[in-house]
Amino acid sequence: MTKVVLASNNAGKLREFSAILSEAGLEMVPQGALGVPEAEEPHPTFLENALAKARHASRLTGLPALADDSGLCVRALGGRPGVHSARYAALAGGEKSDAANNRRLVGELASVQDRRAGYVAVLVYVESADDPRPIVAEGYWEGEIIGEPRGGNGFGYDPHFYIPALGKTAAELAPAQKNAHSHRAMALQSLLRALRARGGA
Ligand SMILES: O=c1nc[nH]c2c1ncn2[C@H]1C[C@H](O)[C@@H](COP(=O)(O)OP(=O)(O)OP(=O)(O)O)O1
Ligand SMILES: [Mg+2]
Repeated sequence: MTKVVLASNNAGKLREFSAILSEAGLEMVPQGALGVPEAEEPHPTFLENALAKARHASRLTGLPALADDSGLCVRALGGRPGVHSARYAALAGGEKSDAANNRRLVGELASVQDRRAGYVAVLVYVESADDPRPIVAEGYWEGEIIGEPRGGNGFGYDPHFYIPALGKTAAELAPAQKNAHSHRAMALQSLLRALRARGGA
């Protein structure tokens, strides 16, 4: 079994990844278990932030690394919070928490008609910190932002992310259902296909 370090400190992401990766025969170790501290994420693109996180974890552990940079992009907000999703409330002087981020989001959309939004996940896999061929995969999930939270599963913006085709928010989906539809799961399936199709160095 190939051992891969998961370059994330987000418990919700780690749960979603481990369910899929164990089926794929990959042993995943969260970076926190190996003493890797959070990486800087200063870049304007999901791709650059994911690459920075993957390289950081691989450099410090000597293992292949998988990173996820993701966020919520809201049409009426011109794509915000986007790459700043995790720090959305903190950037306005609030605390760095899911609850505060959701309060800011819902407040900004209070009198907005267009509720369309999408989750984006960009995953990067590197064999080593200086891997010349990082594998990149993207996933997207369309939904709408609702003002009243619904459901207790998932994490982050999930209680406000409503999927019309399913008639539920992401937080109302069972973990396996979220993994059958989500941006993260779609990106991971595509990354695993690329990994399987990859030739040697
Ligand atoms: O499926 C999701 N369900 C709900 N919310 C989500 C999801 N996917 C991303 N999000 C939100 C959470 C966080 O506000 C931001 C990710 O920020 P992002 O920097 O990629 O992750 P993070 O800082 O939580 O953990 P880490 O960087 O250690 O992987 O987007
Ligand atoms: Mg982060």
